[in-house]
Amino acid sequence: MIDTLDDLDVEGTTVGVRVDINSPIGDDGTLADDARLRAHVDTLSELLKRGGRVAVLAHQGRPGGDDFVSLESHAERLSKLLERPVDHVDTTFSDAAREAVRNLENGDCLVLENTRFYSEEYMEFDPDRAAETHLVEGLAPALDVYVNDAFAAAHRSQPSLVGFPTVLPGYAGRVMESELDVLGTIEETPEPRIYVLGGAKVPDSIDVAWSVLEKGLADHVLTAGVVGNVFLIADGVDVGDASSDFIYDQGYWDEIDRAADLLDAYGDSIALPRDVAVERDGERHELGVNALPPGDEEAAMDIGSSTLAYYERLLEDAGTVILNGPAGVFEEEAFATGTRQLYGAATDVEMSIVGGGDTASALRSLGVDGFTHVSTGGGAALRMLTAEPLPAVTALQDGPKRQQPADD
Ligand SMILES: Nc1ncnc2c1ncn2[C@@H]1O[C@H](COP(=O)(O)OP(=O)(O)OP(=O)(O)O)[C@@H](O)[C@H]1O
Ligand SMILES: O=C(O)[C@H](O)COP(=O)(O)O
Repeated sequence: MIDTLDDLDVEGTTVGVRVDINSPIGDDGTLADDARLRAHVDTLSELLKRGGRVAVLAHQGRPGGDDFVSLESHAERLSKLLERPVDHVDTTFSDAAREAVRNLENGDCLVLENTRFYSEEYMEFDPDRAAETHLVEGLAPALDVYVNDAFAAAHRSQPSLVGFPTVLPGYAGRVMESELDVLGTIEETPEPRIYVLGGAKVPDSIDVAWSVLEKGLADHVLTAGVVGNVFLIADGVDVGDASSDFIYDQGYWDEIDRAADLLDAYGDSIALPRDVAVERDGERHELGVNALPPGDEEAAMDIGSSTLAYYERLLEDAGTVILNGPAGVFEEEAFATGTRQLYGAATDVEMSIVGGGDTASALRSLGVDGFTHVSTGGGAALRMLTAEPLPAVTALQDGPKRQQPADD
């Protein structure tokens, strides 16, 4: 059991709230999209309205990346979304950070600096060791409790995610709670259960396919996108040089053998595209798999209409559909058809779950909505959809095992 905000006496309590506001960053080094901030507004507003003193903890980007920046612009944006001042503190666990946290009054909110500015936050530790990091030992003395709302980062075993709940009473925020409610009970969702695996993260999709077929979670796995192309090659179809070179350039050549092993083991449960769409004379042109390969320059950019009809028939009988990754290059209108129609058909299934933050924003831009649940997480959602535990959730469930570090 995990405690939620319903179990927390918030008034006058100093709460460290771990959120996932890892967002696209513009050329000027500031926040370019606030969707992930909006997702946490309910949790933060509730804590503030109930008289909490809130210190927000979050990461942004990865060391070395262009998006590895300060959380200053995130704090500015949060201030607008929460309709109250939100200070940014340019450090995370120093004396100055502790002092800023201790100066909070009821209903005040501040954002501490990007946790990954400290190298230990970019390492994975077991919770006990994570509790001994500078971040946790430095900041925990200034906090009364810890709230984890960062579902999208819950597959990481990093100090801000597993260390704090080892030394402080931990609670799930509203985002975490609703994600766990839906994704944590995947084994109880209505059957037959269909997984639709598209997009370009082929190794992740093959991991998911193995896992859900081995565990008997999936009745069918429908393949699309680059994943579908890899399965076609594994099945002996020549998808042409352009698509094969793309797969090779991504370093996914070994995945073809894994896909072939999967087809050997569970071929009856795996559906492959029956036709694909390529660009010919500047337009969408569909080719049945028997008519492949296409021309040298013609890549398979979407599933075709026979595949769509076939997949839609399978979805008609489904109790639950779980989707991850687009069916084609949805960024180009001519190749958005597969994604729009397949995901559209999925909304008619009794329970429809979309895993993956990028997929979710693609669907918004295509105007497809009406799913039972759209997850805020990519990797975290995928892991839950295979019924695997998430370290940050396990740490919340286990509760504090060590004494709260005291001030020096
Ligand atoms: N047939 C295809 N050929 C080339 N690219 C494709 C094809 N189908 C889909 N894609 C590309 O896949 C990309 C998205 O794949 P990805 O696996 O990253 O999904 P995602 O929704 O971003 O996942 P997540 O939300 O888990 O990060 C898109 O940019 C899309 O253009
Ligand atoms: O964007 C995400 O998927 C999460 O914030 C986790 O980020 P990471 O993959 O850099 O750990």
